[in-house]
Amino acid sequence: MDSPAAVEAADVVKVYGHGDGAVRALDHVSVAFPTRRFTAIMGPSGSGKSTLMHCLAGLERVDSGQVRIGRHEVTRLSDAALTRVRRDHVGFVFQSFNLLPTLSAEDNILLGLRLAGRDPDKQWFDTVVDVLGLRARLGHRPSELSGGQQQRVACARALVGRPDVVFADEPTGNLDSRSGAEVLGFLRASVHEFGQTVVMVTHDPVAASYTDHGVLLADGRVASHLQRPTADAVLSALTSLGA
Ligand SMILES: Nc1ncnc2c1ncn2[C@@H]1O[C@H](COP(=O)(O)OP(=O)(O)OP(=O)(O)O)[C@@H](O)[C@H]1O
Repeated sequence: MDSPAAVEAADVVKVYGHGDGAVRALDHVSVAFPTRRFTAIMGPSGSGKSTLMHCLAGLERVDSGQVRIGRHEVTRLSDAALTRVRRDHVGFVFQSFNLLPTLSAEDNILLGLRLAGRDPDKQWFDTVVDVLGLRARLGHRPSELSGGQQQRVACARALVGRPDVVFADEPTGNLDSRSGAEVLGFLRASVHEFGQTVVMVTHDPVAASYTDHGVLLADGRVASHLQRPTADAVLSALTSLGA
């Protein structure tokens, strides 16, 4: 039986613009992302992947429907309460790393917790840093790190607070295939060995093959699901959607 959902969208509609120019980016989307699972959101360009991730993460408001993160129904929250839920319960990994250039790797990893007034769990910090191979790089600034190392710092930053869910938006988009494989291997290990929950938006069938489950979007709707997707299965599913 599936474990309870870490994040859930119920009948979500998101429309950009008005009148003739309106775009229905999400058209009654219902999807649940179970805890301790690595899920890929896939689909052709313009199918609504980023919009869904932004709505799930509380970065954008929905027009109708509900979004729940853990026990928080985010669609009901004020902006201030939503900011707190994001800060305390959600981790992010972006394609462009988004590290602060003047801070060391260690300070980047810990910044979110410090801003929230939370003490890091030293043992968990050490685990994350060691699994990501960052121990010798903690004093380096982002400009002194390779792209793969910067993305590993971003993964550590996302996970150090043990969020309910980590959203990764094309996390390997700016990496060579070896660095990309390391980051994907870590995200998978964070789920299977450390019990985290990761939702990743990706175009890349190989990246999707690291996940447990794929949700395919087309025209703002859930088109299909793939269990334990292989790169070939993803490719043929995307091809059948005209991607
Ligand atoms: N801020 C916005 N204003 C107007 N339209 C938008 C906005 N953001 C997204 N859209 C439209 O909503 C639809 C879904 O966009 P979205 O970026 O979610 O797709 P995507 O699947 O992530 O695409 P890609 O793979 O190209 O990044 C598209 O038609 C897009 O043009």
